[in-house]
Amino acid sequence: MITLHNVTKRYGTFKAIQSISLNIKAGEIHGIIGASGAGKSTLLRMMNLLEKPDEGDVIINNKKLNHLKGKEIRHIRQLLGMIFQGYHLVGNKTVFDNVAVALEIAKITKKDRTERVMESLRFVGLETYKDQYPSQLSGGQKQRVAIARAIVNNPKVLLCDEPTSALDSKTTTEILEVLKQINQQFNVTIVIVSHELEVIRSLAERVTVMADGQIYDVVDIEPTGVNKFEKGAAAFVEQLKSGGDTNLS
Ligand SMILES: Nc1ncnc2c1ncn2[C@@H]1O[C@H](COP(=O)(O)OP(=O)(O)OP(=O)(O)O)[C@@H](O)[C@H]1O
Repeated sequence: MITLHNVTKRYGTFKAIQSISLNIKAGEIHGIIGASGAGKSTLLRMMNLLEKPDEGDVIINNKKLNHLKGKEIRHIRQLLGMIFQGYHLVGNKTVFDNVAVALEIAKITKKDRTERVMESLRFVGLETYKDQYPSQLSGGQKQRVAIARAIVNNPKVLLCDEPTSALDSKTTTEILEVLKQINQQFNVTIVIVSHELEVIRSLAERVTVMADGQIYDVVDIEPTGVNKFEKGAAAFVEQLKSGGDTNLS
């Protein structure tokens, strides 16, 4: 579904991403974890070309994104929804209008727009909030609006950048459940970046562990029992959090 091939990203002379190759499979929930500054957000943002790689290829649905031009990139981007830690809602638009934005840009008729927006809002449980403004909502409700906006275009992939980092643990659990339902009901591939081990552990099936712009490991999370993630990567992440030596060569 998404393949990164020898991707490198520099800011000036600093290499934020160093020749990473990664394959995200269609339908999976893939976690990306690592310490602050490891390059998680940069890697995610390269998957929809919000950041362009300096070297290497980003391939989505067998198409090399970095060789496409503006209109083609916009077309491919319709396959990708994205949500952020800070929600990125428009303050002077209602919940309904925030969700409708992508459909307006895609010139969907008003009748279809209304149906699809309401369907998305129903899915996230905010149908009755359609005329409210973002400032009237809780953090969890704002993230639900952002999710409704991200899925209203029926994307194939949902990219999530620290979607629960600003939320308390109960709201985090609820939002993760919404993401799980999106994956299961609509077969949407989910890539989720988080520095929170618990979030990744409870949602992801496979995890990329990053450090210093490189991949330390890619591991499967098995539903039961002790697995490689428990033994290896989780210990590594704990080590990162406590500022220990990670031995990444
Ligand atoms: N626009 C930019 N200009 C310069 N340096 C940047 C820019 N964006 C990111 N970086 C640097 O690249 C590195 C990776 O940043 P990135 O945000 O991808 O890390 P992260 O793992 O997502 O960290 P965090 O968990 O703190 O968000 C960091 O050292 C960061 O300072």
